[in-house]
Amino acid sequence: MSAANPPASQKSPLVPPPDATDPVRHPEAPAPGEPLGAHYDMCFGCGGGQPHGLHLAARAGEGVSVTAEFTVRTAHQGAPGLAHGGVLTSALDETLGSLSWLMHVIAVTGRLETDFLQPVPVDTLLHLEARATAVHGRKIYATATGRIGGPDGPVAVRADAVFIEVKVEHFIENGRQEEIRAAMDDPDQVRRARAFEVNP
Ligand SMILES: CCCCC/C=C\C/C=C\C/C=C\C/C=C\CCCC(=O)SCCNC(=O)CCNC(=O)[C@H](O)C(C)(C)COP(=O)(O)OP(=O)(O)OC[C@H]1O[C@@H](n2cnc3c(N)ncnc32)[C@H](O)[C@@H]1OP(=O)(O)O
Repeated sequence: MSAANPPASQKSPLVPPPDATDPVRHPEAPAPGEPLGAHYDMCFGCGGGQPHGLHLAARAGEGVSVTAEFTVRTAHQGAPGLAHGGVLTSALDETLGSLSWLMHVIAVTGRLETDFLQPVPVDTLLHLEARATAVHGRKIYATATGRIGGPDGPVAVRADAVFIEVKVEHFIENGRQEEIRAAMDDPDQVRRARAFEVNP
């Protein structure tokens, strides 16, 4: 069996199939450098109203990419003075999720694989970047890095992911009614959710 044609059991779900296409930046995507804002005020990753959140601030990048910054706080420790790996993975997940703004597609994380290359101390400013690499049906393949010491510093964490496109109904049908009702009563929230959809 050649490496180029592995058996189905060895195919990685993180590698796009040969007939995958390039991701497309939506014509109405925010311009490069523009802040994306939060998709939901109570989101653990980006929500300004979430006291326990990461308060990640993402901006549109070139092509189908985004950048974001996240400061590791004492509440994010795993080992003394070092960031918890799950928190770093959450920051990567959120940055990858922000690609939705550029593609005008609502998508949820299906699979996410993180490499931890360097420990990340508390008070570190993590420079995150995510890029969509391929699309196949409802699957969006994407990759992300987190650098320390500056936007061009060494990569401390990286991740590959597959996001799956869903409709707004995914949240309405699966979310707890209390929060869904509050979100649907908030015109700004409905507008933000619909802004992700190509055909609102
Ligand atoms: C008006 C009120 C609304 C309020 C909403 C507010 C805001 C909404 C706006 C934006 C928010 C959007 C995202 C949030 C952004 C950032 C946060 C970070 C991202 C996250 O943190 S998000 C949470 C974690 N995430 C989940 O909570 C997902 C739980 N899960 C499911 O809900 C299902 O599992 C689902 C939907 C994923 C699939 O289910 P399904 O039935 O729709 O589709 P199906 O199974 O048919 O798969 C279709 C094709 O995807 C392939 N596929 C499926 N699963 C895969 C996997 N794991 N790995 C690789 N490929 C996979 C299949 O292989 C097939 O591929 P193929 O077509 O080639 O056969």
